[in-house]
Amino acid sequence: MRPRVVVTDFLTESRFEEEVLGDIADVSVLEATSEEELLSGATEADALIVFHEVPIGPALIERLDRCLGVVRVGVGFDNVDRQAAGARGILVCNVPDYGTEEVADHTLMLLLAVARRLVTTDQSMRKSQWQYQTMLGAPRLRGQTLGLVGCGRIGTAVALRARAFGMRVVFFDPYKPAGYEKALGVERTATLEELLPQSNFLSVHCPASKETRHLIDRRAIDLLPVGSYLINTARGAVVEHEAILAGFASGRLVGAGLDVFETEPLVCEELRQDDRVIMTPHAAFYSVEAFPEMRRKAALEVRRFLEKTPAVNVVNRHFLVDPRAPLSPKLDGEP
Ligand SMILES: NC(=O)C1=CN([C@@H]2O[C@H](COP(=O)(O)OP(=O)(O)OC[C@H]3O[C@@H](n4cnc5c(N)ncnc54)[C@H](O)[C@@H]3O)[C@@H](O)[C@H]2O)C=CC1
Ligand SMILES: O=C(O)C(=O)COP(=O)(O)O
Repeated sequence: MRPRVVVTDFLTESRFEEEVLGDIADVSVLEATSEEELLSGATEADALIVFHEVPIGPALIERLDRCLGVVRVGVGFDNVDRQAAGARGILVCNVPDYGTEEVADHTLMLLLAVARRLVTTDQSMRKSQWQYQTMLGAPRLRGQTLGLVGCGRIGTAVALRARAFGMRVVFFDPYKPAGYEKALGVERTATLEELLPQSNFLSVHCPASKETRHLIDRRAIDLLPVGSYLINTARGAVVEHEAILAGFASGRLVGAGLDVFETEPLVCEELRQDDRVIMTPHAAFYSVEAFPEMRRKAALEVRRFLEKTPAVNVVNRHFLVDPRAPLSPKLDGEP
């Protein structure tokens, strides 16, 4: 019998996965919105390809008797229970390298749009107004400090772009090797508390995890300079929505550019109604080039499982007991 590969979440067709896997496996799409739906359709799979919307938790993992591995079509793997999968020998992989530039560009787009008042000014023009009053308070970017929470692939790409605008860049990332800041030509702080009071602009680029949940809370926002801007293209869980609203009320924040939210796809009503917020629907990753690339790369990882060649982007290595598929030696920077 040919192995079965199930592609889940909001994907409606499996063209890219078929291209990569069609000669060795049967690929099917299961458009699930909950783990329960996966329980009735995915338990016979030899491999799963999943997006970020549906949680892959212990109840499903318990039933994955044949599954060699779960591949996240994307970077963030916070919706997959890596430990539960590892305990059953199921590999969890991600696709770390498909959309770094897109997310960095999107971050700068949000930063520029909030700083240069793009949306309110555009709306005013559409009402046949011709005035610069919507620009009042807009800062000169050159010389402003951009604080980065997390300076991995995307944080680094953002730093390079922000430097071209003349911004001073400082990051907090406890896991970057000593001297990384020198190689990049920026500065770093040893703690988040040291980063925040310097950050006229704060941009979040760390993964969502137990450690980073609500890392940016009211206390953190209170440490920002008055009149700051917040950008989040990482994960909604890292920034407490209530803290953004409190930051607007206290004047610590005057603008926010958000691509990700605590309760996707629902967006907190107060944020939606506030024209100091510019929003996009978890879309920073997308480009015509990135979308097929992420899907082909995810399918290639599955191909490695099925052909018993070592999997590359394994993100649950330290939880794995008796892995069901071979894995490559640990890569530098692998979680
Ligand atoms: N909005 C979107 O469409 C997309 C969002 N993302 C999100 O962006 C995140 C970052 O992506 P990459 O830069 O490619 O990942 P990465 O793994 O290269 O970088 C993440 C960095 O965060 C650092 N970090 C971990 N814990 C931290 C903490 N407590 N405080 C400060 N820094 C911490 C790590 O040391 C690492 O350097 C992903 O985890 C994902 O959630 C990624 C792609 C698309
Ligand atoms: O790569 C990521 O982590 C992203 O957030 C974007 O891709 P996704 O929609 O999560 O598969």
